[in-house]
Amino acid sequence: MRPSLLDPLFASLSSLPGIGQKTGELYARLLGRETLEECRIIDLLFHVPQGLIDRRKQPGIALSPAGAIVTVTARVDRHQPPPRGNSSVPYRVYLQDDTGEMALVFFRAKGNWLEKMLPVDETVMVSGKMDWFNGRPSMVHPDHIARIAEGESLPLVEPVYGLTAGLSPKMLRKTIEAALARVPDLPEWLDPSLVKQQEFPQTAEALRQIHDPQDADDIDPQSPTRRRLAYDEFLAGQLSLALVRARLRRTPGVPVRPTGELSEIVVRALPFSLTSSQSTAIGEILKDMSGEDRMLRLLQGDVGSGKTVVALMAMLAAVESGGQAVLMAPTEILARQHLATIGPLAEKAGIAVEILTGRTKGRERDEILDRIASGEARIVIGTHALFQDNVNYENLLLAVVDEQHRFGVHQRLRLTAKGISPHMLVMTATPIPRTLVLAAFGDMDVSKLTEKPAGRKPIQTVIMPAERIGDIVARLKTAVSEGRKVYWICPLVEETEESELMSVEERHAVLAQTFGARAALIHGRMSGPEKDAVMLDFKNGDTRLLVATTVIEVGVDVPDATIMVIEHAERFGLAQLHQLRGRVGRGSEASSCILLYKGKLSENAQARLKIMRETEDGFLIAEEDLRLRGEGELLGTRQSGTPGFVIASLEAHGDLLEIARKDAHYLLDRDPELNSPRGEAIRTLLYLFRRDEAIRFLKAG
Ligand SMILES: Nc1ncnc2c1ncn2[C@@H]1O[C@H](COP(=O)(O)OP(=O)(O)OP(=O)(O)O)[C@@H](O)[C@H]1O
Repeated sequence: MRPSLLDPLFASLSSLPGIGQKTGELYARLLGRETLEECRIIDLLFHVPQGLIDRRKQPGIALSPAGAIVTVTARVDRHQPPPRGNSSVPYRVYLQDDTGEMALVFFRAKGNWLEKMLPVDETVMVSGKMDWFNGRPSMVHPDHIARIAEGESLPLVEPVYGLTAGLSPKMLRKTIEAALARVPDLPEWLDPSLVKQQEFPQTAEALRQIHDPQDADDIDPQSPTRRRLAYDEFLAGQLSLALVRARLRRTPGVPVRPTGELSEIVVRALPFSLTSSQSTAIGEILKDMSGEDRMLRLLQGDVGSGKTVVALMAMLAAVESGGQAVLMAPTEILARQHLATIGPLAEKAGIAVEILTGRTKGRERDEILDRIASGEARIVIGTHALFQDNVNYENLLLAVVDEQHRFGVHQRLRLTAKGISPHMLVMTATPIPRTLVLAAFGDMDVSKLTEKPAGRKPIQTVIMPAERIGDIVARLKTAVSEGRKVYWICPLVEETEESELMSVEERHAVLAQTFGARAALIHGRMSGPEKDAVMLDFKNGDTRLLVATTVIEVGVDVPDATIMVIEHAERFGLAQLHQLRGRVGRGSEASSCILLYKGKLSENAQARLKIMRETEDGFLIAEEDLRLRGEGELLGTRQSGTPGFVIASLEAHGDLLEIARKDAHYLLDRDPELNSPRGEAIRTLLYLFRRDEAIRFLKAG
């Protein structure tokens, strides 16, 4: 049971003032949740500022740098409404200060509102991103406007948060303030000497401080506030991993003794022979599964190295031994893709494969749940829906988690918490360093797929300035008419504050002029069935050019797609480029990858693109990436640091991880059931960081 003192933090975000259906959707998107119902107040509090605006210094209009968030105090000189009946022209309001003049630009704005907010001759304070165009400064839709004459002002220091289109900094700030008011006093769960040595604030205080930075030091990952929360998070993570391991040790596994009948049929049906890496990995997995101890193994393989077949063989072993196996994918697209690959192969061996995702509803869902409970369903593929409370397995022997860096520890815990603790195989794509494995997975055994299937031709990678798009399109036209398939990757779904980024929709519209209906579009804001339909058309060849955001980054497998264009390649991290490029070069045809860049490349961006051109070796790329960018980037999660963690980042807080690991062991050695007073407080910590599934691993739980 969750300690009642945390109730206010786990209340729905919708209980805060001003959050209706519409804003709720924005918050769900911001926090990466499907619906508002899934957003808790604590989730918002863990959405921490990435920077701060310091209004204590205001350089004036003419000295405000392009692209920077600036604050200007100036006099309203004149309004320039758009010509009547022409709503495509923006409404402009001109401001002047001692240094010069600038325009505030409003699209589809209401004139009355602007006249009220920005009366001529009045002095106002505005804040927003400064653009310079042809030597003239302007600000499109300022984030804030304050009328000095009305006694309004802007805070002199303001935190800057990651936003989503439609959510203004002001709205977010207000909601966070309301959320902060709900933070209760929390017990101290850390050892007093550590608190003293590290100069940690209390957790509740740290939550308040992190949202109220006073200067750049407070934003720094090394600030005591951030280090405190990072430590809490690492400790919660390490405790959960340790609790799982303790539980695994307590309950012996069910040895899996495969007969080999099914896997033989499938191996014979494969259109290729297994690589020796694949065979070795399968051998290691079967050996683990045949023992009394539960398997807890990580399968690491570079892009396109053929992890799926390995997983299938492990699942067949579980089935042969009279049990069930599940495969959990991080996204709906990937779950369906696994079904498409695995389904027909398993069918050859007479096994029907079921799929269960958030989208499976109503009668269909009930029937599938029945078949899972009765054991009729032997292999089930799905998303995290596989482990919801109402899913009961007859005899689950193996769970394969296709992690792709999207899950955290607690999804795996949830799975084991179903009381069944099956053998577990976790698959990850990019090779990751040992420390990261430790943080995210604990002490797991590792199998690696080090070679690619035979017959793969190297991917030819070229780097080109975006100005050459015309040539590229002409070349693609020929390629498409010869029947080839192309991915075209754009960085963002729609124009946001980073307006210079080409939106995927716009790019699709442009390419459709050349490719007509053969050009398709896919992005993360489309519904699941829409995405499936688009992928299917592309797979079948009904469309040949797929304009996409990074939704296709992980795991998408269309072996006859052979060309990839990546726009703004300079903005992607190496790991992400490698993952994206891994979508081509998956068949026997030669493939190519065109990395387009815009503007002058920074030294670091040049180095990244050069590495991409020189090698396809994921292990090497991972090392280089680590050198250039640090671990957060290695996993393709640019701002959010280490996957599975909201505040902690290995790059910044690696020293704390080791302390947390020892602390967790020390704690559990002395108080394995967390019954002491400190143990009680530790339970609160686990709940706070949503590692509460781990509590079920306590004997009493
Ligand atoms: N031994 C093999 N020989 C030839 N082709 C293979 C072999 N094993 C797998 N493949 C094919 O290679 C492609 C990639 O396999 P798979 O989708 O399992 O890769 P992956 O390891 O999951 O990579 P990613 O992480 O990039 O998705 C598939 O089309 C698969 O059918």
